[in-house]
Amino acid sequence: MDAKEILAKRAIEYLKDSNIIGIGTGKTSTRVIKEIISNKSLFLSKRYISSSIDSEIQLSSNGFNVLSLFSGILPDIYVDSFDYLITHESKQPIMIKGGGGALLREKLLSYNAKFRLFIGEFNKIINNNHSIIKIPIEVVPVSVNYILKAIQSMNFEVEIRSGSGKMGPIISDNGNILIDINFPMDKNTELCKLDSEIHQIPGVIETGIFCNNLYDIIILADDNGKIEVIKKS
Ligand SMILES: O=C(CO)[C@H](O)[C@H](O)COP(=O)(O)O
Repeated sequence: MDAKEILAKRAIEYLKDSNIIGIGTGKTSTRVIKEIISNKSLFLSKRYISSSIDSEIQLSSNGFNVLSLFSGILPDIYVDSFDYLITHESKQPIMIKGGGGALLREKLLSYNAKFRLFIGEFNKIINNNHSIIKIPIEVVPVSVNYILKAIQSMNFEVEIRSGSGKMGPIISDNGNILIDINFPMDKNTELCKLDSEIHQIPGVIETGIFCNNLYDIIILADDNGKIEVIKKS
């Protein structure tokens, strides 16, 4: 069993007792969806709300009832992963999300869910000062070049997300452009303060910095079966 499978099976235990289940986006969330599909008899009667078109397709094509985000329904539980987990001895952990481009809907669901469960491998923990991490930001398309300049003037390297064979920028499920700051962890910047500063720039919709306790439990695992649970204090 690899770490993602261990984590997906753990997640299922938390989902069993909930009626409205929020599901994130990415490889880990896809593994959770696979577990849901393999336990269909337990999970078919529940309702789902997802952070992306990708997860919605996986669920609805397997017969699961996916609610629209326009419903404004609060999930009983939201399960998702993260790209990086920044741990400090004395402070609450901070997650960086949005590698899969779903950061806005992910923050929306994390903010509004009654219980938030995040799962990820130990190697997503960043605790050294020499890493460069990508911090995703979703921006209104017409503002993109102003925002790039504003972030460069804060002395950060930033780029429009592109690739996956698509010409031009990657567009989010909300029709916006994604940009990524190449953020050196040794810069003496507080990530939550950076989040607030970036939110001041006109045209910025959301960042992938998950501060302010947007979790209840984080479960970490590795391929050898080592598991650690971090609970919000
Ligand atoms: O934030 C996310 C998507 O926007 C994902 O949770 C994050 O990118 C982790 O993905 P994976 O499970 O593929 O490692």
